[in-house]
Amino acid sequence: MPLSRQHFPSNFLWGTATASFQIEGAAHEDGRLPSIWDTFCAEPGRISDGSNGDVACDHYHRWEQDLDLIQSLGLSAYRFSIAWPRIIPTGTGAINEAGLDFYDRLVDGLIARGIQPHVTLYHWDLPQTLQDRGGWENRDTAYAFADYAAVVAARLGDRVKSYATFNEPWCVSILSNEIGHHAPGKQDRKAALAVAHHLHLAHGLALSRLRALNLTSQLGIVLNLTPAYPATDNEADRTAATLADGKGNRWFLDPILKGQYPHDIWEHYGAEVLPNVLPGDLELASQPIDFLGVNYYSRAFVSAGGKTLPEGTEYTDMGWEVYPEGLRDLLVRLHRDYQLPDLYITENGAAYPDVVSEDGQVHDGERTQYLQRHFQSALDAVQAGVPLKGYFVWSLLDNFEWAFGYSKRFGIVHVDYATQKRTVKDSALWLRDFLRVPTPA
Ligand SMILES: CO[C@H](O)c1c[n+]2c([nH]1)[C@H](O)[C@@H](O)[C@H](O)[C@H]2CO
Repeated sequence: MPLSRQHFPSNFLWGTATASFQIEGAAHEDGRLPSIWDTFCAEPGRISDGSNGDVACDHYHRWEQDLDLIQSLGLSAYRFSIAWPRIIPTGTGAINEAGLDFYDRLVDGLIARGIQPHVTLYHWDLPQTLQDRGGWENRDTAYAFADYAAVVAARLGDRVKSYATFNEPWCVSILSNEIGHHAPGKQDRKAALAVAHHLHLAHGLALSRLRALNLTSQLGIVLNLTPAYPATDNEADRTAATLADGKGNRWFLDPILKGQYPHDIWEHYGAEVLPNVLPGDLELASQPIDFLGVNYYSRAFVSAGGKTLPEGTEYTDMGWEVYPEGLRDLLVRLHRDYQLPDLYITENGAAYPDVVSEDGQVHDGERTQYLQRHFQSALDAVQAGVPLKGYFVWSLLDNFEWAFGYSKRFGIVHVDYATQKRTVKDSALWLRDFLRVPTPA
């Protein structure tokens, strides 16, 4: 019998995901002020196609049509992020009721369609005014985040099934402040590690504020995790893989789930760049969470000697290896090494150079294959005893792919940015059929 949702637990949650800056547009509407990504897009050379989020998928005006699309596919959950620059536009202080009203309507619209709202409180669009005061390098921003989180949760309440504090602290800290490919585009390891620590602190501060609201919503965080595989069994490759795993995964998993930074990586970094950890910070950061979101896309193939993957390896349009087995391996490892809450795959998906064919359809067979193989890997993990409770496809719509602008398409629904026409891709039609439970004869 081909893989079907019936192979999964009957209460396994199937959803799709987006993020505010990537789809909303309306960048200057209803009180929203600039985020660091508006600033970053305006810096020449930062975005490969020179684009920005001013219009994006115009979801701010087309949200009802987009929720109808989710419903038409039979998905029962939708993960989306709240734009801090709409809620408290200057980062601290005055609340913008029009911003809250937008998400209030969105949440009610989802519930009216039988779709569970799952909120990410921060998916990278920091108010620029806070960046002007040091951004996440400034410990005060952690406290501003907790205030913002409390404002959102007080308004949306437990209509929202889960609140994730952050999407991918590794991207917010390392990718954005050490590597420099994302906003604010710094290349400073000491700054990046200070950012990471303040995100861990902010997560803990926000958790405390949300717990105090006594919501029934699940509270957690979303981490991008990339399992590292040594290219060979030699000592140099195994050491390099352990380092990659430590810097990319354990530096974020351990503070949240163990209340400590991994010792080997702490020593590797050295005193010059280590963050200033104050008493109580890690106790706050490691408060119990109800769920951990895992964003998985591919593995890291680690070679100290520059060995590359073999001929015939499959890649997506991002140049990421298609490696579904890595999802199962990652989840089984998490289950082995950590005391886990409920797990959700909060992002998994692929970019391919999709086009609308003459028949008006988008025949994205590679994406369907990608999803099928990763669903199977997720099922393998469930059958291995991993507490995996759901899976969100990245992404509902083609959208603004950060430094790649609109040149990479991750959606299961195609967007023609010139007309804003949505076209359901073959992969979405496959997903709809996968989700259909045959009615008993
Ligand atoms: C290594 O991939 C990361 O885990 C990752 C991939 N992705 C992400 N994180 C972000 O959460 C999304 O906003 C991106 O659109 C999406 C696709 O690039």
